[in-house]
Amino acid sequence: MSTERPAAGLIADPDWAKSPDGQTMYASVGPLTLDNREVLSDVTLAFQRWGTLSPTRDNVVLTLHALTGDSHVTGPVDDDHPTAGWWDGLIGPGCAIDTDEWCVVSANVLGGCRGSTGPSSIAPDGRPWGSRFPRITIADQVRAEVALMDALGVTEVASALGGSMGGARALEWAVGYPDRVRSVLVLAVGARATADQIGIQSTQIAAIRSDPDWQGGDYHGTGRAPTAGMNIARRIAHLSYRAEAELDDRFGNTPQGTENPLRDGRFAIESYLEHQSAKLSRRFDPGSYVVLTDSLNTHDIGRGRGGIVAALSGCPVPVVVGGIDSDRLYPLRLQAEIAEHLGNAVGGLHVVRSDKGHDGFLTEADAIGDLLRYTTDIAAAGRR
Ligand SMILES: CC(=O)SCCNC(=O)CCNC(=O)[C@H](O)C(C)(C)COP(=O)(O)OP(=O)(O)OC[C@H]1O[C@@H](n2cnc3c(N)ncnc32)[C@H](O)[C@@H]1OP(=O)(O)O
Ligand SMILES: N[C@@H](CCO)C(=O)O
Repeated sequence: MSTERPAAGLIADPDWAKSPDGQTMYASVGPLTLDNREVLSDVTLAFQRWGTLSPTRDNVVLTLHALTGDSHVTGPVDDDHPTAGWWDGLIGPGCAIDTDEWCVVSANVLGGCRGSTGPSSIAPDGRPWGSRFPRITIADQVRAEVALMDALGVTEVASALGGSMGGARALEWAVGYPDRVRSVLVLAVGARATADQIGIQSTQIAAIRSDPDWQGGDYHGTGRAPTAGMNIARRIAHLSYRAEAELDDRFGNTPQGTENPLRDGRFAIESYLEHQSAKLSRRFDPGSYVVLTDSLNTHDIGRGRGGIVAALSGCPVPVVVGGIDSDRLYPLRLQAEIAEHLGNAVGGLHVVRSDKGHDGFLTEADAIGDLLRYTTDIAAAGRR
């Protein structure tokens, strides 16, 4: 597979599995017909691989990142990747996903900004997609991932694993492509977006769009980007990713350092949120933030399938369903609903104890590692 962005039409390089572990590669997987019937003609996905592909290609484990993640699921910060792997330490020889057994593939999501086609990438006419980038759904993102597997010659994925937006995609893999995956881990997500999620997420989108530098979404290449709007969006989002009690224990109403909130000073929590949002704006495109957040708003596994219960109950794939007990954005009742109605929810609902809220799917390494191992063990037992 090319390590350069491919020309349109390049779909497969038989040597993709022989690249050095963790090298970023690119595959052209378009055209894609989207849920809204638009055709995205030239779609590239960036991806990375760790571990050895088996001769029958039956050991591919697909890891699916959340909203602002990318293909770098494990490994340190490097030239291509501004964050350490989001499940760093959980993937490698002898790790929860043991790369002595499994070939891990991780792609940057459709609509993202780290190598895959999204609002900041160049459209076929040579200009950035910007506002012309279509509305996409979780199902569209998975359509692109299935096309990537086609391009790589992988007819059946051993396991698809993800949390949050990655969990929504994992669920779509199970329900939409039961013949293409042997086991699935769905973490910290729901069967559809809730009113609370749509409310909080559409408010974040509004913050970005109200920034004068948004320029209708066509700010790429102008030297001005809606960073202030995205900072506000991330501050709102980050609060929803953490638990109320945890934040109060950590920060309470304490001033930041020697600052005085009664004058011009900040509270410690304000400083913390500013830090988190500043870090994001150094590495993430606001247009992708809008497109991907919008895809979460339209997430509904039952759409076009006779509703959620029909969609879940008709799914034969063994699915491990996990949730975080302090998650206020995706509360446990949402994973309980998935586990209750799925045709084959292995072991019912798996509750991860954490004081960190939604972000527990990233921070609770031991518990998440157990679920990863459990899910890939199911795939190993189900080898055809
Ligand atoms: C799949 C994906 O989701 S990939 C993307 C994952 N990464 C991100 O989303 C980046 C945003 N960060 C996060 O979401 C979370 O920080 C996590 C999940 C990655 C890690 O959570 P935790 O380990 O609990 O970190 P925590 O929330 O305590 O943040 C620590 C940071 O806050 C900073 N901080 C803590 N208190 C303050 C304060 N009063 N003022 C300013 N900064 C502060 C720390 O210095 C530290 O900074 P650093 O990350 O630059 O080293
Ligand atoms: N920190 C995660 C939370 C969203 O699930 C992210 O930014 O992707």
